[in-house]
Amino acid sequence: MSLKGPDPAFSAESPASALSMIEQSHRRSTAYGLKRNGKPEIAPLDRAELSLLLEQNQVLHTYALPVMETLYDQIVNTHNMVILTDANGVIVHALGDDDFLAKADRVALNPGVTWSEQSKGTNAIGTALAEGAPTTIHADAHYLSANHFLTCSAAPIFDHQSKILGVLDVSGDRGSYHKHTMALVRMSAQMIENQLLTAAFDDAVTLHFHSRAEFIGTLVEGIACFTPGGRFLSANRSALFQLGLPLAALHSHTFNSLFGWPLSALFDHCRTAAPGLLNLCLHSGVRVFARAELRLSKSVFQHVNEVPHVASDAVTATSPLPAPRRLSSLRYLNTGDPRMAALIDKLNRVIGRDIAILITGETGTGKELLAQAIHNDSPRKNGAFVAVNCASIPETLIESELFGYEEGAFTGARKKGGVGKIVQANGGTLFLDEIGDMPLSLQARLLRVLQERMVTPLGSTKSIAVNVALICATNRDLRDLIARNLFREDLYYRLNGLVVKLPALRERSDLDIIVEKLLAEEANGARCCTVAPDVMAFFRRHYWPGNFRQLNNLLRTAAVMAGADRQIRLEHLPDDFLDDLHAVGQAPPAAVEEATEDLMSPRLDDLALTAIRKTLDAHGGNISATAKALGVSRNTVYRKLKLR
Ligand SMILES: Nc1ncnc2c1ncn2[C@@H]1O[C@H](COP(=O)(O)OP(=O)(O)OP(=O)(O)O)[C@@H](O)[C@H]1O
Repeated sequence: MSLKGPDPAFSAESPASALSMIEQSHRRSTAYGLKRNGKPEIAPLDRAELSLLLEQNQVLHTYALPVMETLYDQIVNTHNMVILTDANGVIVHALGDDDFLAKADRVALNPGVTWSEQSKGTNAIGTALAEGAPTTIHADAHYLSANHFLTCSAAPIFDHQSKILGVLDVSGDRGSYHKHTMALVRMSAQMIENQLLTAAFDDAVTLHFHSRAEFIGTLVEGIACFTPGGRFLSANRSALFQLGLPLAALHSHTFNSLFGWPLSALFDHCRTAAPGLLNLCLHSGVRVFARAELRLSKSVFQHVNEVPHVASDAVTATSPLPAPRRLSSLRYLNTGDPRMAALIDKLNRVIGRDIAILITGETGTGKELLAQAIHNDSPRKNGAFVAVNCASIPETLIESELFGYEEGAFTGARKKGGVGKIVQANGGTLFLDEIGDMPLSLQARLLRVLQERMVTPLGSTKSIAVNVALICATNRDLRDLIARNLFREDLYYRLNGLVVKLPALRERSDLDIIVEKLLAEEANGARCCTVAPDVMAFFRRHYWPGNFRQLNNLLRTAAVMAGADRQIRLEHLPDDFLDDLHAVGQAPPAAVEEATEDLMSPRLDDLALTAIRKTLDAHGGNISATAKALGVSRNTVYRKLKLR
């Protein structure tokens, strides 16, 4: 390999940051007391120490050796050598061209010699270790002038816990610099990491996945390992990238929460005679192909009920019936709509900063799901997420439900008293859904708790200190409620640190992706339905008053109707939906509004809206069924919902 183009960059990163990285490394080298013209310290280990070094790094050495040999084949006769070091920069193994080895001997690029920054100043191995990142050090960027004849590219090798195990390096004569060397070294280090990861767990389910089937089994495939009970263990870089989450965040996930498929179904798939590639859908909506590898010491049936601690805690705190955890990160909700992207960007800026968040949006737009995602992406993610629906709890019970009560606080109170939801959320997030429906009498109490961060249970004189992040949601116009003296202005200002409005489904530009994602979730890992173009065109025109809830129900039914056809066509849609489409097609709700007789007095607006929302929920977002159940026209339902 020959020197091509201008003087090479010092690192794989941008020249500006590379330069400052080199400067920083030089400063560290000076601080270690090294002299630029000093003689490099060459004190190799003795035989016994060397064999101990090999023994300590046996796993790394075993997996690295074949990769080093392949790498060496790529650079043979280029006056270079391939070097493996341990996590302290001590050379464990070296392969090289004879002519260069003689030169390398001068500076002791030999097993047992340490190339840490402390010992050799700025050099690719030591600086890659110090920075925890791939690094190229060329010629006089080396701190010691004795090393100026070298050009070196090194990449750290990480284990499955993101701990550095060692460094892979290619060092050569400075004239042999080639800009592709760094890429080769990085790829080789990644290859070693992938092999170490798949070998790391004796009892695990390993999924190899990529959005392109032909990339499975290659260096760029994603690899994720799970316990036989489905709990996330670790993943390689490509998997982190594809899943869009850092390793730390993935530890609260399961196979099911990441790939939307129960592990038991994966086991069933693997039991078939010739299991083909799986087609799974990540929560980001991206479809991936996957191959599973089971390395299990016990029968899988002994594990399938294992539930990860974090997930189970969060679930019990949220509701007595464990709900499936899905779409648990803000990233997963970002499926291409610019309004959603902007909203998520805003939220990311305030997360973890003790700013109350108020989510508004029509029914079924995903307010609760968004609140859960905010919690999961926050530093409080290991705390509880406690959701309280202020509209569904009878007014008489909200107080005890929220604040808790002492034994015998009121007739019928449980013997031992009850812990209120606010205290349950301590250290985590309190989600107050339908906050607009909170009785006025309790609003003052809630405000006091939020200001003083203390809760006094009913019937008690003792206050309990609480630390909760607050997220509220409403599909009502709180300003209008304030104007009508139904909501306290001071509470409103305490709740609206950041107000975000979820767009209605009809306003979203990513409907196609959403439909595809929901169908994939519905198929639960099996081949999923597609939607015929004319149906999709109808979907784009539909008003979707029940938003996600309605779309979900419709797709579920239509997918069943489509059966083996695997394509949802018009004849698979329920009649009342087609009627609605027809009605909307002829006269959009805005126009119909004017022409329709108003069956409800404006003073009853709120009651009417609550009734409509509840009925709509009960009918899975189906407008016709809701209108029929309430004895009003479909257009009235549309109009009432749209007014909010
Ligand atoms: N982005 C999304 N992707 C997939 N499903 C979604 C999404 N947003 C919401 N859903 C689903 O739609 C349903 C309603 O969501 P959610 O309860 O969060 O809405 P909401 O706005 O809080 O509704 P309401 O105002 O009626 O309480 C849930 O089943 C949820 O899982």
